[in-house]
Amino acid sequence: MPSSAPTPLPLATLAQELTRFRATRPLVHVLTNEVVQEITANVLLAAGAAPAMIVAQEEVPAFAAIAGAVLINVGTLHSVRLAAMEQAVNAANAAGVPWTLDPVAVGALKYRTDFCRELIRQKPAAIRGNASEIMALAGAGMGGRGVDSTSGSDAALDAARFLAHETGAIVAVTGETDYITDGKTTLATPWGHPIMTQVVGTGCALSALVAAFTAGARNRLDAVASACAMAGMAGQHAQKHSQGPGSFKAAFLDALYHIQPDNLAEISA
Ligand SMILES: Nc1ncnc2c1ncn2[C@@H]1O[C@H](COP(=O)(O)OP(=O)(O)O)[C@@H](O)[C@H]1O
Ligand SMILES: Cc1ncsc1CCOP(=O)(O)O
Ligand SMILES: [Mg+2]
Repeated sequence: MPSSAPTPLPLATLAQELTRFRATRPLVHVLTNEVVQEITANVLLAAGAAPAMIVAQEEVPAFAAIAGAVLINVGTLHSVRLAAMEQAVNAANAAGVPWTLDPVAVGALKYRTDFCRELIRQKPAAIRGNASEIMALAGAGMGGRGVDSTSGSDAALDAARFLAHETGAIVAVTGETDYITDGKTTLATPWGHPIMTQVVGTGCALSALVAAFTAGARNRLDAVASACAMAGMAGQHAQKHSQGPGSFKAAFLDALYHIQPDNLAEISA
């Protein structure tokens, strides 16, 4: 499968995607884990989307069909949640609504690994995970240490390309550099800071942002890369204006709120 070397996401592309995103304020149907509900909703709100955590099987099909995008995050998977997720994916696909998968801790645990392997046959628009998760989902690794990666994103680039090729999804593998690929073309976003790994939910919330950017996207590769760039830039900027994980979280939300198409150079410096 021919694939080219990663190229940086141009700031002009991010500016365009951010303008589109803010103009539409996408409604995001979030099925995620119990740990990150609050940071996920606040990241989406600060960035400019409208989150709704609708989880009952009785409500999921109707809501997935009218949302702009759906997020499936298996961080605290259990049987009732799994059934609701299957219904959300079916309803989203029937209505042409893009859905994104965050394969939290896949590889480490068989139940969620089997479920995610099955789910990726159902045409996800995007998959966002850390390096260990993307390698495990691609069948090229045993998973990380719980929800954390034990590899760098560079090591998962081939697995990300393979997964994109197999599923048709845009695959984002995050870490020091985020790589976003459709299997042929790969974009790189270099922004971020290691402190982001010390605040729970930065990855999960990024996946929700990825889902939000896929809503109404003309170019899904640019859309997913822009979500990664936005989070990375906000994280890098927030670290400079905070003293540790607690104040970082507040500064991160502030930075997501203040990023504009015309201050990208300043925020990303
Ligand atoms: N070493 C790092 N340097 C800079 N940014 C990082 C680093 N590790 C992770 N990030 C950023 O933290 C966010 C969460 O990514 P990651 O830690 O890979 O996901 P997860 O929380 O799912 O394991 C992303 O925005 C990513 O770019
Ligand atoms: C700690 C934890 N345990 C189950 S899900 C979860 C949250 C993981 O969040 P992230 O992948 O964003 O670090
Ligand atoms: Mg994660």
